[in-house]
Amino acid sequence: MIKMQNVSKTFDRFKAIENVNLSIQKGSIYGLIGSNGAGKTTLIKLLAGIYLQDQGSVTIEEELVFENLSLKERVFYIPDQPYFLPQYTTKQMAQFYKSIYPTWSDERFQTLVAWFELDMKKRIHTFSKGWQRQAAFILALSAKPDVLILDEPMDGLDPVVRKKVKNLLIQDVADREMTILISSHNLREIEDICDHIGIIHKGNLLIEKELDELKSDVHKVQVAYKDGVPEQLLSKLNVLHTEKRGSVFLCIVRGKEEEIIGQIQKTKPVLLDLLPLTLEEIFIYEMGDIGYAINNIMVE
Ligand SMILES: Nc1ncnc2c1ncn2[C@@H]1O[C@H](COP(=O)(O)OP(=O)(O)OP(=O)(O)O)[C@@H](O)[C@H]1O
Repeated sequence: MIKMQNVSKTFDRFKAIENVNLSIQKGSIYGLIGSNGAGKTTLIKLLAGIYLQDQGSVTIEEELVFENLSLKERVFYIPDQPYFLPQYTTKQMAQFYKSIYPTWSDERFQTLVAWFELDMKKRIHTFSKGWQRQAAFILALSAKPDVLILDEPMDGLDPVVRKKVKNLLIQDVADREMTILISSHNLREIEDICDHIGIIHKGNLLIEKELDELKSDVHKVQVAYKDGVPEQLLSKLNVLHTEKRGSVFLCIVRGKEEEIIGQIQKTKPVLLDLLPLTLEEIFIYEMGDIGYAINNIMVE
């Protein structure tokens, strides 16, 4: 378990992180979402042991992270701009990481290089941005860390590579309970991979939620009636939002799916459809009061 307790970090009197409490279960994929400047990179650097907090504690499996070398051998961090030693090829970087990570696997490295069709003998700085990121993923996954920390990992990757990377990450979580923290300014980009989401805004963690819990609790229903919407429809349901689209009435409702359907069927609609909700919609409707912050995060 990764834990931040009451953590604050200040730069020249500017509070970049303020009293953050966060917990990430082993084997989970945690999405840290926030707009530009929200504090994601600062929080990640605190978790990776690069920054020391001014207040509070940052632990992985109850060990303090900062200046903990043996713990760092189990944590791999890919920054928003992956770093490689100057003039190094992927093969040379592999040797470098092999000397740092006791869990490094040559076999995995060879498999991943072949899978991504990467030229491991070419100097990494000559690669395109997307290829550099792919090289960073190959190296990170070959190190087989217990904890993988990714800052804006999908930036610059095409959709096919994104899918490949997501599949690999999920596979490592399933096979050996790796824990992943992914930061992004775009909820949509990572919603299909995370099981927990934390939203950060102006240095504060506004909310931390399990996705299944969120998804099973809010539903989007589309209904239509012959003679207008009956009043009892709304009174019996916990409605978060309604919208009229021609003769069709759209509601976002909180509650159990079967109970909602049961209630609506009693009103004898001529049309009743349950539509999928995106994570973005769930956040907007569930957290009306902090919607202003969420809206910032919904970058097209
Ligand atoms: N080394 C630093 N010195 C001074 N201020 C900093 C430093 N690092 C971050 N900050 C400030 O802390 C705030 C949070 O920055 P951070 O990089 O953590 O945000 P972010 O959520 O990662 O943003 P982005 O999505 O734009 O990368 C910003 O206002 C930033 O200017």
